[in-house]
Amino acid sequence: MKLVRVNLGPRAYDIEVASGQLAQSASFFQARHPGRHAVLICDANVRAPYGEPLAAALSKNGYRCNLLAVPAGEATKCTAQAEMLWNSLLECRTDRKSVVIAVGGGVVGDLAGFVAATFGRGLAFFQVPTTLLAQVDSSVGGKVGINLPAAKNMVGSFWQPTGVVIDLAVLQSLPRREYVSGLAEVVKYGMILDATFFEYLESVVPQLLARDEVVLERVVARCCELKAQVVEQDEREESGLRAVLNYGHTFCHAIETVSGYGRFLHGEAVAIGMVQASQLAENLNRIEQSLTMRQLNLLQALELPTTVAGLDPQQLLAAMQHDKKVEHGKLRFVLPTRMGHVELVSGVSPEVVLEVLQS
Ligand SMILES: NC(=O)c1ccc[n+]([C@@H]2O[C@H](COP(=O)([O-])OP(=O)(O)OC[C@H]3O[C@@H](n4cnc5c(N)ncnc54)[C@H](O)[C@@H]3O)[C@@H](O)[C@H]2O)c1
Ligand SMILES: O=C(O)C(=O)C[C@@H](O)[C@H](O)[C@H](O)COP(=O)(O)O
Ligand SMILES: [Zn+2]
Repeated sequence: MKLVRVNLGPRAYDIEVASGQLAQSASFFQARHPGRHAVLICDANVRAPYGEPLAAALSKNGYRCNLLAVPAGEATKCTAQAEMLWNSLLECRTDRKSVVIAVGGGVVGDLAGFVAATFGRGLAFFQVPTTLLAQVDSSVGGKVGINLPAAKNMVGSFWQPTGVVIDLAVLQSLPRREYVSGLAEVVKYGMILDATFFEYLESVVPQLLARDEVVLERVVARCCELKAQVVEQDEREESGLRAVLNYGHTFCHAIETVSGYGRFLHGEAVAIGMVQASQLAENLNRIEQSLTMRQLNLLQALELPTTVAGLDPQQLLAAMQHDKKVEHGKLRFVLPTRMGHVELVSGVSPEVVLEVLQS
């Protein structure tokens, strides 16, 4: 078992990384939140295997529990589902001492976290991430929100969880495509913050693909540590430091939006987006081609897509204008300088971006 602390003063919290502990985790919640009413929010796939057992364990430990399920998939991160959940919380007699527990992937975590942040002007919430992507990224750091049809994650908040319970055993039931998608955000951490970690990932590709739990414990805990270090220094993405976590995401979000939410999984679009951002850095003479090749090789070894065809470059460029890093109408990109280091760069001309999108 590994414990990662996110040191955020009054909003500090623990991330527990272990295996098989989920059904016995009532004490984790009890120790951190005094309430006796829990609303568990999951999606239709996660409900029976993980939502119901956790609700049963909490009920046994004296909680009044409600279990709400939303449809699975990216399209669920929308205003209609948020409204449905607000109304359901009302029906469940949720008050300010109740706690929301998000059980599922990043879609459930972002949506349930947003609903928790807004209902009654803010309820405590826990994250119980059940996808690799959610375990290494979305459950940590407090970005919660929903999509608008033309802009990914455009409505949301910074709302930190009260704690995060990561059970690695649940990853065994994840469909292969969803599992592999999470590996893209893992590779991202190496690229942006930790060259040694990137090298380690290159050395454990077969173990990663085989979901080896010893390797996974190390990898998931390291990603959480790295994210915690960034979030501790720039919780609300004000200084620019937190933007490093957005490497590849200007391209990624444009791809997800223009192709229609759900056609590409988030991690797949992150993989393509990182390669495109790296190509952009190359075209601006900021890096050597070998750095792009190294990312490409690892992403491909991990069975991730690295190119996209059939999307209109002009439409992608237009979608990028909704990126939250845009300042005074101008795009800013997170670009690599060397392995383990990226920078937020302003003043990139749309023509150079188009070149990458057309190549
Ligand atoms: N808030 C953040 O900081 C942050 C970071 C990264 C990504 N995100 C967001 O996360 C979302 C993507 O999350 P995701 O990749 O987890 O996708 P997801 O939530 O859609 O889950 C993927 C699929 O796996 C199923 N599933 C989940 N756990 C399972 C399990 N253990 N066994 C079997 N099936 C399981 C789900 O039902 C779903 O069909 C995107 O919306 C992205 O924008 C947010
Ligand atoms: O936590 C962050 O900060 C990130 O940027 C992590 C990203 O992986 C994640 O996809 C995030 O939701 C993107 O945020 P956005 O502000 O660009 O919508
Ligand atoms: Zn992401």
